[in-house]
Amino acid sequence: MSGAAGAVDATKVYGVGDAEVRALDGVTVAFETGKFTAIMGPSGSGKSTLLHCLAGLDTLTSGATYIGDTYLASLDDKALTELRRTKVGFVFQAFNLIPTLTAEENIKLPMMLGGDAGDPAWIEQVISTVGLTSRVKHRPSELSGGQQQRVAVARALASKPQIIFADEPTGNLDSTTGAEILDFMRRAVREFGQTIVMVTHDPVAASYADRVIFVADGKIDGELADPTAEQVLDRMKHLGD
Ligand SMILES: Nc1ncnc2c1ncn2[C@@H]1O[C@H](COP(=O)(O)OP(=O)(O)OP(=O)(O)O)[C@@H](O)[C@H]1O
Repeated sequence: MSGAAGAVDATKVYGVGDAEVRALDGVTVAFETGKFTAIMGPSGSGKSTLLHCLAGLDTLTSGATYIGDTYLASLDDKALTELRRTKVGFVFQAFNLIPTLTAEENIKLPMMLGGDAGDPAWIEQVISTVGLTSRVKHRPSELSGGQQQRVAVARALASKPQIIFADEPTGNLDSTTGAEILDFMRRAVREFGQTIVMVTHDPVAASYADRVIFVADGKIDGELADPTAEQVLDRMKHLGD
């Protein structure tokens, strides 16, 4: 184990016989604390499966995933739920906000569910950094897509999780709004020391990361440090070569 989270020889097989798909085929990877890592690869290469197994939302066929110094397979359902609630933040493509709650209530909800009020000064700082101070009393339907995703990012950051997993967080946003969200995620890493792992299809989104890991056919197929969008695009063209 090293870093904030990772996988060791992770294999995930869906289906049996002719229908068998090896979504992950021996993936070993570690995610450094305080870094922003992007995972890229062609459609069907196993990115979402990897993210879900790392986050404890899905289980492996063999191998292991860990968060901090805890192997996820060592936990029962209750302990896994507790670990997800306290150590992990999530940002998905669909913003997954509760429509009847205000932005502020959505941001605080994961902590309140655990009977934890959180750190009010920190939550205020997060809300102000994402530029939501004037919108916190609004419900999701009264917010733009970009504002809703800012609420989702603020919700992920509010409990200061050990790691945030993001699955195509800008997939539903126009490029300007997407850039604002990515810029904020990068600031959360640089200024607050947050650790973020993000799956994306978009080389421009990946260029915000400190490191890009490439996945092809369920295997790790190289990586780039401090990538530009051009380098990522070029690398994507030659995946699996
Ligand atoms: N629940 C499932 N049952 C059967 N096969 C699955 C299941 N989930 C994923 N797969 C298969 O596993 C492989 C990897 O899927 P995964 O969603 O991880 O890829 P991805 O790289 O995230 O793709 P995309 O970029 O299109 O979202 C694919 O071949 C997919 O069809």
